[in-house]
Amino acid sequence: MSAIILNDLSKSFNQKYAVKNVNLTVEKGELFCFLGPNGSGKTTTIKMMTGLLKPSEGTVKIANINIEEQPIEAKKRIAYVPDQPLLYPKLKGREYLEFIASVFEVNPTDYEQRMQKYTTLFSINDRLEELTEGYSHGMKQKLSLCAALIHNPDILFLDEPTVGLDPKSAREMKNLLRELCDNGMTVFMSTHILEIAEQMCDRVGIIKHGELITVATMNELKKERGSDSSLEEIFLELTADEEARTFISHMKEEESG
Ligand SMILES: Nc1ncnc2c1ncn2[C@@H]1O[C@H](COP(=O)(O)OP(=O)(O)OP(=O)(O)O)[C@@H](O)[C@H]1O
Repeated sequence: MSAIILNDLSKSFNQKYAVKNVNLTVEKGELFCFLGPNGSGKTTTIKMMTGLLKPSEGTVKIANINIEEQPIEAKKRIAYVPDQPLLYPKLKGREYLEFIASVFEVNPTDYEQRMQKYTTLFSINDRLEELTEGYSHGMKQKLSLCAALIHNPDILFLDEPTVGLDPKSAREMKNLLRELCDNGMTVFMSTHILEIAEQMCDRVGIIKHGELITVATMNELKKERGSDSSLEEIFLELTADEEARTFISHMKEEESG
């Protein structure tokens, strides 16, 4: 069964499209990377997929459930880690995790086991008795990720997940996401870091001016664009405007002599 189905999904603000006619299917267990320049519509798309923003047109289905028609049913299956972690400053880390677990009615045994596993993995287990207002950005990000995983969602949405993480934590997170997908979770993440997309994603989708211009595996992209191309070159070529594209091809000619 497909984990996510987007059908002609559009959102406009002040009569201007931020996202336009996006059609996309993501399969269960896939690690899907969403790439695009600043302002191309990534966050707007993720907000519609997670039920935080109402589409102007089109539909979002999560595990075959229309998120507008059955929001509670759909939201039980997902978790969302925004780019700016939103925590309750006056709660301790542990209290925040307990609160999220209670909202999702996680049983105490599962809660304890997951809380231990994820907070230890991200080395925040010894800071859980502190108020989250005293956490650094990276620690907030990690707690937000632990909270997202506490109810073992079918689908995990992440907006720029590695921003603010130190290299060791970023690597722990990459390994964890791969492991979760191998165990059947679906991960949909946006990133600016092309290396991450290149190293770990099953497929990438590239969005430009609100339109999904390419969806492919890394191998398919390389086959189409020449096997020597890095994702960075492919991304720049696909998303650049005419002037920049001419510049890039000029640079390439010079490089190849
Ligand atoms: N609430 C809003 N009101 C008006 N315009 C908006 C609103 N939210 C987003 N937009 C516009 O929609 C477009 C897409 O924005 P979005 O935040 O989805 O881009 P993004 O790809 O996530 O960008 P970035 O990589 O910079 O985070 C932008 O032009 C943005 O200004």
